Amino acid sequence: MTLRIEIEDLAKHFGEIKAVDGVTFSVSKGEVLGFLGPNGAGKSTTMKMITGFLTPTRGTVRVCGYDVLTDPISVKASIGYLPEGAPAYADMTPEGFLKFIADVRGLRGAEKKRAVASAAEKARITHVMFQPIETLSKGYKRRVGLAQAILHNPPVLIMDEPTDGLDPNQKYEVRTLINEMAEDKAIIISTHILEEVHAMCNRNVLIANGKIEFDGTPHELEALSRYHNAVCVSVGGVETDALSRFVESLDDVAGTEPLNFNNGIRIFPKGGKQITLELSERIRSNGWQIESLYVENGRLDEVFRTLTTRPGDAA
Ligand SMILES: Nc1ncnc2c1ncn2[C@@H]1O[C@H](COP(=O)(O)OP(=O)(O)OP(=O)(O)O)[C@@H](O)[C@H]1O
Repeated sequence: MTLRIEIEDLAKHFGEIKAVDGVTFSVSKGEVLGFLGPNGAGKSTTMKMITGFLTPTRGTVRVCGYDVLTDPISVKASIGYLPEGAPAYADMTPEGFLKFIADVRGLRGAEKKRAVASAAEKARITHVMFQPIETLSKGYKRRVGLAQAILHNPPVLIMDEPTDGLDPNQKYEVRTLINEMAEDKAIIISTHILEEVHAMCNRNVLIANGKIEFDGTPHELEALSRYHNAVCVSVGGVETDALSRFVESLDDVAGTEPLNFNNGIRIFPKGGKQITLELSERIRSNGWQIESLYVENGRLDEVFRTLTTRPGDAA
């Protein structure tokens, strides 16, 4: 594993506000890290410190081995950054804007031409290259921002809410693009759209009140849900009360609740265990006919709420 981003005990205080309060994690090549957290959790502030736009109160950031404080130019050369809202010069065309960014990145001649063409192609903006940015739709403006971020083919990509405000088709396209680039880059994406956790990320860090509350795979995050491995069953001709009484007598069952959309029940296993096979055999051995049965993976919205609200917070 090639470590590309190393963050240690990173903190940023604005007066009394501890926006980021001792955050430690690293990201390797091939990882797409979904940086999750509610509004005001400290995601943007962390990203701004990684990219060198904000100076930390405490802690260190290294990108591709370069320290952001002592070697900021090398850090900026290694990073493609899509800030929140994807600001760009509104009266420029994408072509003019990307050429300008290429100049700033020190690209010249054929290399510059190739870089602009390749970024435009990847971000799928080749057909709007000569239209002023201010006349483009929100989705296309974001794509121009993306093209800007990947122009110099950086080993590290940092994107602040890349799909924010896009329609479902545009979201799909941006996610596809990020997936295509994932293999040879280290990518951090901040989002509060939980479906993106599965669509794009192979790792999640969840932050609340400036501190890390979770660091693991999307599957591990889902497994924290009380619905993880819960089994929903309906049985023909059997009252839900009788079904509940029967399954609750089984060793691995922690409890049940009625489903409100069909004549069935949800069965919670003890300790999140896999009980589907045993359960279906026991129900059938009772002479009952299973009409429908499915297993839940877990609910990210519930896990998110549990990890990011403190006891006593308003719902
Ligand atoms: N320049 C600043 N001056 C004072 N406080 C700030 C400043 N920037 C951020 N904060 C505060 O720091 C905290 C973290 O903000 P940050 O923007 O990093 O959160 P976030 O997780 O990115 O939120 P969102 O999802 O809403 O973008 C918030 O309480 C915010 O008000």
